[in-house]
Amino acid sequence: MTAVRIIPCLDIDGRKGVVVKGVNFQGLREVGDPIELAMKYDDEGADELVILDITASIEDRPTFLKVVKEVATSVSIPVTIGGGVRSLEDADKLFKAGADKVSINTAAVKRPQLVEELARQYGSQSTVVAIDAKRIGSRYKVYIKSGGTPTDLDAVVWAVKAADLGAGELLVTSIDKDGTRSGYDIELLRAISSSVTIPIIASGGAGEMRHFYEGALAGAQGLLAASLFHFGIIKIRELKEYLASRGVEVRLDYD
Ligand SMILES: O=C(O)c1ccccc1NC[C@H](O)[C@H](O)[C@H](O)COP(=O)(O)O
Repeated sequence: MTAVRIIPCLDIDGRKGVVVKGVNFQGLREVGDPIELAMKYDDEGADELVILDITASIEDRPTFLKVVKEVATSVSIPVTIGGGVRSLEDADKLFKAGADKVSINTAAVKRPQLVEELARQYGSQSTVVAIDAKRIGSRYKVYIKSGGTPTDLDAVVWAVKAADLGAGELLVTSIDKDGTRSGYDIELLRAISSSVTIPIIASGGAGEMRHFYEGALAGAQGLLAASLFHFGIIKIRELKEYLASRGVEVRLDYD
């Protein structure tokens, strides 16, 4: 079994080039400098980083690209970049800035062909489809535009389609759980991990070590968190030792 990956997420306000954090995608407040946090997490044993420009707008692009370049040259671990990627040209700028993988969300829902184009141009291993979902009754609905716009898409149906189109992995975020530290949405993760064969990254809600264990048991190969790490609630090495003690394979060979 491949080792699960512990993935801190830096949500960036593209206008100011700072890391922000909210709850349920609302009430964003500044929590730190992207380079400092990225280097700290790399030193502490993070396996990858996700950097999302959650205010993505055309005029903020240069600031965000500068952050990407600085982070990518400051850490030794893979970096997935997302937020406002609308075209192959946008993706190309991020790869040139140092992204190892590019994540697409709204643009993929609007034009699913973009997933296939990205996978063909850069390889599935560099193509991540981010899915932001809200629970509606017993189902999960896909939201786009930074969680602000509901779609008619069922999250599991969309996950299967994205995988069929060539996505190399899925970044599955529960909007309901984001920032709450009450745990991942395990039912959402199980529904998607049992429907696709590509790796999924659990996102939204991690609040204590047990939640990461539950996410791994639910079939997530990537375990992402933002609040938990930004607010210093747990250290990555302690988390990895906890998971290893419960039989979850993690990368511990770093110092
Ligand atoms: O993904 C977005 O578009 C977006 C927009 C506005 C605010 C937050 C957003 N995403 C939430 C991030 O993916 C967030 O890092 C994850 O949900 C993990 O958050 P935690 O629950 O704090 O670990």
